[in-house]
Amino acid sequence: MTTVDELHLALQEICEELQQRDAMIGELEAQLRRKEAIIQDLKQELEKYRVMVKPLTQQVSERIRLVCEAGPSNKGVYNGEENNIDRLNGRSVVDEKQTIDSTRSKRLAISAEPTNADYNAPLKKTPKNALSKELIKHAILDNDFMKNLEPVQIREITDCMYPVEYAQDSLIIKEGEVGSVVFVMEEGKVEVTKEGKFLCSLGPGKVFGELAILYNCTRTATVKAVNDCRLWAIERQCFQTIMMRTGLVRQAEHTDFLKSVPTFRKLNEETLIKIADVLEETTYSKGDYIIRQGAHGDTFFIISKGKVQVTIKVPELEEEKYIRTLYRGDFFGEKALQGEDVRTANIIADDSEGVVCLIIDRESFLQLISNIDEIKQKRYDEEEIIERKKLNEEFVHLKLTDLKVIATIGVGGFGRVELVKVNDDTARTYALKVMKKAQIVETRQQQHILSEKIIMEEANCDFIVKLYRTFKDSKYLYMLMEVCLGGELWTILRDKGNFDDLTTRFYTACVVEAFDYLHARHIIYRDLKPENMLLDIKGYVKLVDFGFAKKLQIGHKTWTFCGTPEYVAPEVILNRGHDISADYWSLGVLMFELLTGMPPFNCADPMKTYNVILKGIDAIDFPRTISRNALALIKKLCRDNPAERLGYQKGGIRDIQKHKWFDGFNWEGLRSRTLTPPIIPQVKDALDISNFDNYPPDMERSPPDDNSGWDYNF
Ligand SMILES: Nc1ncnc2c1ncn2[C@@H]1O[C@H](COP(=O)(O)OP(=O)(O)OP(=O)(O)O)[C@@H](O)[C@H]1O
Ligand SMILES: Nc1nc2c(ncn2[C@@H]2O[C@@H]3COP(=O)(O)O[C@H]3[C@H]2O)c(=O)[nH]1
Ligand SMILES: Nc1nc2c(ncn2[C@@H]2O[C@@H]3COP(=O)(O)O[C@H]3[C@H]2O)c(=O)[nH]1
Repeated sequence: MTTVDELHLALQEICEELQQRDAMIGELEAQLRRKEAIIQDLKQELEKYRVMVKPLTQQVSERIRLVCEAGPSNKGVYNGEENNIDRLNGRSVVDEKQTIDSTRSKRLAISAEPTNADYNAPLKKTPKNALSKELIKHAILDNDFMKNLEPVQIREITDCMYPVEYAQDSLIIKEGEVGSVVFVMEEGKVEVTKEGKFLCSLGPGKVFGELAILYNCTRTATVKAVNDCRLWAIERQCFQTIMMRTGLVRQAEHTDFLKSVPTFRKLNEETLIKIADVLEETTYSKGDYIIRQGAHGDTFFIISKGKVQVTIKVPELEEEKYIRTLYRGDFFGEKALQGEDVRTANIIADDSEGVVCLIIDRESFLQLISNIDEIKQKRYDEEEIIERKKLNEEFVHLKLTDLKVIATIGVGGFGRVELVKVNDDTARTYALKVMKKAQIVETRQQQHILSEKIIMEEANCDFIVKLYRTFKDSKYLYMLMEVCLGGELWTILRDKGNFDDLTTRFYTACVVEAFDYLHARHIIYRDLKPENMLLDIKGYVKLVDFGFAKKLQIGHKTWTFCGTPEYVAPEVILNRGHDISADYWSLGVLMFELLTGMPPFNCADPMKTYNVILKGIDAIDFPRTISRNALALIKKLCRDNPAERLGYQKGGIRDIQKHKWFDGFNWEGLRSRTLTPPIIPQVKDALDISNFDNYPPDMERSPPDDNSGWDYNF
């Protein structure tokens, strides 16, 4: 071999070595990257853990409290297996409590240990047949320490259990060791001993090994296979992930929900989390009595899904009286916790899809909730409601044929409004609104009409027209109402051109009172205009036409586009969802129209009107006749942003009543109806229709029948 060949060979070797080193460097770099990624993951995990550690501590201590508070049943923990608590740790019952108490404080301490449980990590599930699933579920429900787990947690644990086998005589659990697995026995038999002494034997369908996992202590006993055993097992990490994940998700859901409820929204985050943490969820079927009047009560409820009816038993009336309906976000049950411990009303689940309530016990209620002003000061006007029902009772036996039409006093979208008397009684008259069913269906207003009935029938406010009774036949729906013989405010405005400041103030105040009543009950009116404001014989204004009124769920908005173009708020036009703040906008528009004779946003074409509304109130020229204070109030009511409108802020509708424009206004006099109205209508007697326009007789053909049944509840 020549020197050149030798050199070639050497070079080749060096090249190969270099290549190998390159490969090694590549591999080391890859390893480094992997390790960096692991470090990154661990850091993230640590961060997540830092965030989670507090709720976890709370959750675990809560669960332990649950077990501890299980009271007498604690004693029987292992009674099923010819065993008792005395033998659990070879101690007395009192000692056992101490054991659990000491594990509780221990539990709090261990929550500071790093845990690998990542509640976002996918859980490893092991497919199993339905029989095994049932066996595991029943084993958990049979175990006093685990039966309080939530159904979803039991389901997840069942899914994640994997099969293991132990041969006869093998040791499954050794007393004193650190435990990491919970078992459910599928087949075979085990023997449990403590310090060499026999405690019990367990067969199929039994859980064991749960104590060390639940209370994070070392194994409290030894478990040995008596014969070949087939078991289902779950690792502590997986078990804890399930407990934590469902607990955290539930907690986050409850916190979010509470934040959406105005009553609770104002609380600080810490209190909200504490409340969310102690809420227990319960589902009721339609018709269930959640609370019975007269029973003793220890719990407070918040509705998270569905609706309930409140009824009250009145001594002199046979049946229970319906008082009101409560919806998602509403609460009940506080009275028994504040006063005499006795329930003051019935609460009945009223939703075919079930009612879900979040329940808080007395202790937590007193600690966390009883100080919330809205709950502390909650007063019910049940007597007033019963009075209102009694008013309607006068008309229960009335037949449609008893009503005699005197004249037409109004024409609305669905038909006419007639002045009627009952048989020959001319001393009292009523307004009968007659609506064509076919036309309601054609314009898809069924829901609106049903809601109009419910709201007007219940409303008990001097500034809202009362509905006494409804009738229906195959062609029409009828509403028998209190009549306002002073006529429409619209007619007076038309005749007078416009009103002065003081007159406008009186009528606006009547509307403020009506809105105060409605909004306190989460009802939005949505059709304010002088046409819907009627004068009674004294000259006080009452709202009529509740076709667009709607009871809102607390904290919720509604999206139906409705109202009269000149009066609709920008968010309605923009379909952004609206709530009671839309009524405050229309109040500003009403003030402007009463003071000037014309609404501020007013074009021949509704499309153009909407465009002007979207440009805002600041683009409108205010005539000089409008006083400075009136202008200021209108501008505060007609803010583009609903949240900025006066009436919708912390002070509520009181902010409007306290506005400078109302300075010196006698609100008390208005409420007690002692204040002299600016215009007193001329009304001779109950038959006098001179304040209404003349309406020619209805020449239209009789409408078609509609027996489809949508009006069942009317
Ligand atoms: N209780 C009442 N007392 C006196 N007049 C009434 C009464 N109810 C209604 N009217 C008269 O009938 C008119 C039409 O009534 P209402 O607005 O309730 O009907 P509507 O069909 O819902 O009308 P719209 O098409 O405006 O929605 C009123 O503007 C008023 O003039
Ligand atoms: N300490 C105790 N454990 C029992 C008894 N009967 C069954 N066991 C089970 O034996 C298991 C031993 O491990 P763990 O302490 O994790 O959980 C224990 C229980 O699941 C009993 O009477 N006392
Ligand atoms: N007494 C009364 N309770 C009502 C009314 N509306 C809702 N409720 C609730 O019904 C609940 C019944 O049980 P509680 O007496 O504990 O508390 C009561 C209130 O929370 C009402 O008009 N009157």
